[in-house]
Amino acid sequence: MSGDGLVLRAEDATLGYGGRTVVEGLGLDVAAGEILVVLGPSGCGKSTLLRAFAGLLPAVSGRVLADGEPVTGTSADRALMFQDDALLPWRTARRNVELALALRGVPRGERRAAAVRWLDRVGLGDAAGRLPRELSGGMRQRVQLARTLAAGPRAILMDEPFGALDAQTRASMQRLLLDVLADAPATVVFVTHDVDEALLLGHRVVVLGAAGVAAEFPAPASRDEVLAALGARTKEVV
Ligand SMILES: Nc1ncnc2c1ncn2[C@@H]1O[C@H](COP(=O)(O)OP(=O)(O)OP(=O)(O)O)[C@@H](O)[C@H]1O
Repeated sequence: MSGDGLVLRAEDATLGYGGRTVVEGLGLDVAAGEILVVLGPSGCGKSTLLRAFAGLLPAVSGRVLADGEPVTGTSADRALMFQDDALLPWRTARRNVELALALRGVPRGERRAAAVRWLDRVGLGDAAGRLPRELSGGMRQRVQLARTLAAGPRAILMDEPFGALDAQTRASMQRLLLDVLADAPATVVFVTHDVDEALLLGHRVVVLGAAGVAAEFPAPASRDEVLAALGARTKEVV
């Protein structure tokens, strides 16, 4: 991973699709190297916010900034990681990671060793030659994490990345993410529905509502307070 994390900022940003507003007047700052977790009821715009930071969705009004510059499109600096398995099925784990290295401009002769180093880092050095279908769901998510990190992003936008995993695998992925980030700090915006995951990972937890950030809890956040804020938003949506 190169350099420090990006500073992300939404400045009075209104986000939506085709004339329909999802989030209005959002103000949100994410510090370099911060892990910000976003909670909120289904449909409140969490993924929409990630898309805006990724440069996939322009703000209807207001601004979205990365290191003070308006975000106008996607960039290798800002990686998106989803719950869905987005690995190329015909490429081995190693060759999936090599693709990220190629896109980053790593010379061909260095890619193989670098890919294996990343797979080692996520505990999959031995599985480098396997195809995605020969890996468990948790292993595939680890390959995805290796591939995301190998691309050298300065911000990682994570949309419920561990949502489909069983509790034990999920817990080990959470620890792995924290470990890897300790070595190579990037800014992380992490969307989840799981309050315990939010409390474990977040340097700060925000609850998103239609009018932007409805509540904000720096770590260590109180579980009861976060649940109460979330409950209030959910009632609003229902
Ligand atoms: N591509 C799209 N075109 C039109 N509307 C969309 C599109 N993507 C999302 N929406 C709508 O925008 C709103 C916010 O969606 P978003 O996916 O950001 O919510 P979310 O908070 O991430 O939800 P969840 O927790 O269920 O994943 C929803 O009402 C959704 O239907």
